[in-house]
Amino acid sequence: MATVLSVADELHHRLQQAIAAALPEAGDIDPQLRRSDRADFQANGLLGLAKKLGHNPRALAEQVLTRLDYGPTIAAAEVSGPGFINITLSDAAIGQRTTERAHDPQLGVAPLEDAGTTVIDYSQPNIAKEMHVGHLRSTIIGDAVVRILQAGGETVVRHNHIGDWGTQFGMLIQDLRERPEQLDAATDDADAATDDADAANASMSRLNRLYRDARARFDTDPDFADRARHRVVELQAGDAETVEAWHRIVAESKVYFEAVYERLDVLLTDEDTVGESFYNPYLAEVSEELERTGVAVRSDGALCVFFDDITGPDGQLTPLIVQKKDGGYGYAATDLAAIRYRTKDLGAHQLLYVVDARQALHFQMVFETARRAGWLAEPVSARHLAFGTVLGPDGRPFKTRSGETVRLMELLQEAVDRARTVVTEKNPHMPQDELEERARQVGIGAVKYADLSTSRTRDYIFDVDRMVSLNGNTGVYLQYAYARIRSILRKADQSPQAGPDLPLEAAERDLGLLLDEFGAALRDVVATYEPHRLCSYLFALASAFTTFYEQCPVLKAPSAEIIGNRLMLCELTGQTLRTGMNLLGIATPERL
Ligand SMILES: NC(=[NH2+])NCCC[C@H](N)C(=O)O
Repeated sequence: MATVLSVADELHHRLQQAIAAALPEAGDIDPQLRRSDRADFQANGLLGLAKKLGHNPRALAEQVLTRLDYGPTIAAAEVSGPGFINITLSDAAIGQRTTERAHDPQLGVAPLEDAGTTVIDYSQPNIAKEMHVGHLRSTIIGDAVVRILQAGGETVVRHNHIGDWGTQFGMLIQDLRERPEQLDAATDDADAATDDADAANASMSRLNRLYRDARARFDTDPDFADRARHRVVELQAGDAETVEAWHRIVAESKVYFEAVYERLDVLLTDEDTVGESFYNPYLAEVSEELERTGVAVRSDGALCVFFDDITGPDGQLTPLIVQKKDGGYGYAATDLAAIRYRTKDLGAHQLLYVVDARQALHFQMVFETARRAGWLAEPVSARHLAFGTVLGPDGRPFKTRSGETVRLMELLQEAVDRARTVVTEKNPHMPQDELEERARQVGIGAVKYADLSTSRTRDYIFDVDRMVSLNGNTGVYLQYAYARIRSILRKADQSPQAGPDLPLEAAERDLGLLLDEFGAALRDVVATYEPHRLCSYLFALASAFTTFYEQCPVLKAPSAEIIGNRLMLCELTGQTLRTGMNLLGIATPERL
């Protein structure tokens, strides 16, 4: 089925044609159409055009109006202010759109025009360490971007670039080799674990113990420190037993990561894990190529890339270090190898990195280096989707009182517990297992929505009470709106039936016009990778539905025809909310 043209797109087209007819010499002009409270839409684009051509703007607008083909869509158009055009739509045009969308499984959303392959790098926790709230943000934002791109027809390759390589593994492996029972001893905790939270916590305590003990030995026992340093060399050389111990540590961490992903209900699976270690075999080759082509040069023994326009936080020019003086490769070398792999071997046309804004400089240098090396060339693009910091109630980076990173599982559990209270208050008699399921959906949805509804680059305060509030711009508010719509539809004794020729009330027109904007809202997210734009749209839609529901009785409307038409509005609003929330990774329970 052909995609439903939104009414805004149709108006845009009609206005462009009228401008072209009135002023053939003007070329392609953007009429700059906006929603307006004086009419349905206002076109502002003629002001600039008149100025450019030295015309009187109002006269120009009048001239364009005489050429405007109203079709069945436009009910009235007039010049206003200094030279705007105000446009009111016919009820029939709005009704028609609702009908067409309701019959289109895509809800009128067009697939991406230039779909290709995107590799998206997100989540990226570090082995043998607790995930922190930054990894939570990356996971949630990345998950939403993946879902939205996939829905548009993009081929998306998910890469969980875990930190599974580096010198700290020397001490961890050495300690584990000397005391292998470290991870065994507590395997019983995992077997006894009844749910993913327990499994994650047990696994994390084992790793914490391993890490703490290894660190303590490293700091106090020089012989052990020597053995640990040697162990790093063995690991890099691929010594079988060393690699096996490394695998054990990685596997143990994955128990924890996967429990978090399971709890968060995100798309990431073990197959998406392509960690830093994956690129280890290519690092030497990548550096050699950079040095051979002159992109990188030796400076003080280290292999560096210099830039004349990239400065660090201190305002000084700063180089990218590909290989350290001691011959070791670091984080940057790995990212360069990853770019080469993703563009050359995987054929990506777009690379996305959902990473903390504090790494902006790193990505700027890495991308520029890859461009110079020819691994990143038009039309392939790379984008750092930077995000802000999660703050505690005191407005400082989120830490526990004792200054440690906050345990993610505990944070999520807290959200689920608060959600349980909220759901119980509304539904004191909900059966226990249903209550548990709802608490999970509401609590996790609340955390995700709070994150996604904040502009990506801004910092925000992690405030569980606000997140699960029924009022305001929250996930729970949307979930309730959806459940309310489903309940109306269940109670109806006739089916939704569009009445495209019915006169509409103000609240019906508003709702209809907002439903019409769904495709534009999604286009906007794909253009900016800012999921909060979809959140704002869904919140506006749920609010417009609330107004509609207050002002226009559905089941008690005056005629069967109006009931049918209002049910159709309910149906389409429900479908749009569900589709939109699912794109954000937020559950839509039928009852709450
Ligand atoms: N390709 C990348 N560098 N991805 C980001 C990795 C983030 C890193 N593991 C950290 O926790 O800070």
